[in-house]
Amino acid sequence: MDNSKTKHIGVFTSGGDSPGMNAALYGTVKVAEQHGIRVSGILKGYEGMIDGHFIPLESQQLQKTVHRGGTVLKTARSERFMAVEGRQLAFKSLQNNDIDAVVAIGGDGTFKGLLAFSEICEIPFIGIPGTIDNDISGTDYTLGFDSAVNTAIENIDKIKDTAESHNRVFIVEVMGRDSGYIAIHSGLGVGADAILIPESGEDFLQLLKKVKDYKSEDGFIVVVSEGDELGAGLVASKIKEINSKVDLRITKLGHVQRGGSPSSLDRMLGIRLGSAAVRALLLGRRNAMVGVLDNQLSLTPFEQVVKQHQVNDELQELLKIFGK
Ligand SMILES: Nc1ncnc2c1ncn2[C@@H]1O[C@H](COP(=O)(O)OP(=O)(O)OP(=O)(O)O)[C@@H](O)[C@H]1O
Ligand SMILES: O=P(O)(O)OC[C@H]1O[C@](O)(CO)[C@@H](O)[C@@H]1O
Repeated sequence: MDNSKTKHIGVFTSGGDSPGMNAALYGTVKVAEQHGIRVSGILKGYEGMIDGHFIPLESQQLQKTVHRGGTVLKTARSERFMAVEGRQLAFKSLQNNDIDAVVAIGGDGTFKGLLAFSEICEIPFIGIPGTIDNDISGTDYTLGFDSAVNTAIENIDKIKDTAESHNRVFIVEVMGRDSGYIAIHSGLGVGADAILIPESGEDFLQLLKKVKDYKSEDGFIVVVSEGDELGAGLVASKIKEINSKVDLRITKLGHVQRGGSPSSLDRMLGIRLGSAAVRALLLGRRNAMVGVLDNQLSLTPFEQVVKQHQVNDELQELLKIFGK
């Protein structure tokens, strides 16, 4: 049922890019077209909205991008949008382009931006969770998380080969600004000897115990989340303090985790969430994020889409067992 007067949707990607964003754009435009709704892409997130950089989108072009990482609309972190003056300019641009609904693909910062924007702009917004960090409530998975974990695992597997050949300790830092989801998924997936995440303090004590008895007769892999308060450098010097004989190297995987082809899960998630965003607008819904909870589509108001710092209890329990 179409309860809205939606004729022209503006869609953009914002914050860090994540694999699956192009699939979400494809899902959005395909379903909009099915309902006779025009879609414009807003380039470079809030920056392009402020500057009025809009381009027409067609599903035929986007169909060719589903397998590609990154975002064809480009993305940005926008200082200007943090100020009300920037948001006023963005509102003018939307009006000048006759946009009557907006679909935003980004992380929790992007949704905080929309909440602030909704104070001066009455256009309905629907969000799609797109960040490799998986740190948003209201969805089991964010777009790009699964691909990023697969990339991390692929790379750590390779590090394991060289670590085992030299009997070295490797500290591998993975992404996750404030959250340990990538670390725990990739660390468990590679059979790491220790996993350090921002949500736990015990993990470091367990590591120190283990490394004290380490006899340099095998490889030893420590996966550290970049959000962990200690950081790879400090962890390395503590290990050296406890066991001076270890031959130790640090590898920071960095932005390689954000790139590459989206996994099948992220392609499917993008298409489902893009489609769901348009349907939510057609039902007259606004200022909420579409997500998938227990494999069912869900809609959560932006106010409740707070940053989910905490890795859930089940995973924390696994961390304790497998960190021993
Ligand atoms: N409180 C806020 N008020 C207005 N705009 C905001 C606010 N918080 C964030 N934004 C806008 O949203 C943009 C994206 O946020 P941010 O850089 O935190 O990335 P994100 O969406 O959380 O994605 P990622 O998880 O990939 O980093 C910011 O650059 C800024 O323009
Ligand atoms: O690409 P930038 O702006 O350096 O941001 C890096 C941050 O973005 C993320 O990749 C999330 O998109 C975090 O894991 C990381 O801390």
